[in-house]
Amino acid sequence: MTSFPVKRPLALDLTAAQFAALPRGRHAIAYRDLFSPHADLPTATRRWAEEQGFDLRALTLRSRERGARSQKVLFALRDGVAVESVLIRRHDGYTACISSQVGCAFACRFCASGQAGLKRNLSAGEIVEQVVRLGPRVNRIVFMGIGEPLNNYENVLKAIRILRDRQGMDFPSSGITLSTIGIPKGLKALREEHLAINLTISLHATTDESRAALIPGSRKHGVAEVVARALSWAERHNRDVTFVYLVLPGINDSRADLERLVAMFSGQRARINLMRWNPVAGIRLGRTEDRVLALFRERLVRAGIPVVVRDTQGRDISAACGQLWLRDLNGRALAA
Ligand SMILES: C[S@@+](CC[C@H](N)C(=O)[O-])C[C@H]1O[C@@H](n2cnc3c(N)ncnc32)[C@H](O)[C@@H]1O
Ligand code: SF4
Repeated sequence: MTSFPVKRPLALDLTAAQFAALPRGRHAIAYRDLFSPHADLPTATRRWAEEQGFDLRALTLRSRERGARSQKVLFALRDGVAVESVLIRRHDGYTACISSQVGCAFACRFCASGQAGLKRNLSAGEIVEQVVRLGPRVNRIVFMGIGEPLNNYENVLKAIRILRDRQGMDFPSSGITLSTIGIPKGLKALREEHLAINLTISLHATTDESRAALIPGSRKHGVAEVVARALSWAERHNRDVTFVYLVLPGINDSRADLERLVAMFSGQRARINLMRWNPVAGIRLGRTEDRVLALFRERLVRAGIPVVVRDTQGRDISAACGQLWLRDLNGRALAA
């Protein structure tokens, strides 16, 4: 039987205010010391953690797979499951693609991450730690790993606040992108936050019927409501919102779908990312034809809607969008 370490509170779950409220003790350290690169955590920080009864880290690196421009990292959690995160090299820095939950409740037909359902939420500290562990060169963060960030609203928002705190990592909000299927209640709350992050909505359908078939967990959320809530966020924050549309042959790639997209987004604060499906073991979906992508792109351009055809990095090591699995400690993918 595997035994797991007794869990103590995680220091990375502390906001700067919570940290400041702790008794000073003999080993006083600065808030930013909590975020030191993992390999050389200073002795003073380790002594502080002992004295205060905190764990400095909750993730154990189980494996690292290197591809042409990305690395996929498997992190074991303290309760026997493991989540994947991805580090992607760009020409001007590195992007950390991080997970927000242990599994996902939404069971999207095209995605690996929801195949085993939702086990639990990640804590704010576990989210922050993925960024810390992916290294100091990270200058962009995308919530595009495992899980639905708005289904773990409190912890995700707390993690963003910790990452941004000037006294800690001081990560710029403009470098943070939250990707969501668009839970209306979460979008309503996000609209009221004073946070200049980027928002991406995984739309993938233009009718309630086809969206419910693709994203069974979002059956209750109508397309019109999701789009309206996202555009209201854009209006309030005076920035564009990106809608991602995975073009799936025979499912959402008809002329009528295209015209509905045009009607929905003409003249709005919206951009569209057209995407190809990244293959996932055990899921049978057709290959998106370049011809169809080009047709969608041209029509949207003609309608004056900003559009790009996006390919996600990391396919060579199965680390692209939707290819991350919840795993056991030996790296075996978990499915329902
Ligand atoms: C894995 S999700 C995580 C964030 C959030 N749950 C969401 O759905 O936006 C990140 C992005 O990957 C997309 N995605 C999922 N499976 C995919 C696949 N097999 N190929 C391409 N994109 C995929 C999602 O639609 C979403 O835009
Ligand atoms: S695409 Fe996003 S919401 Fe859907 S199963 Fe994957 S992680 Fe969950």
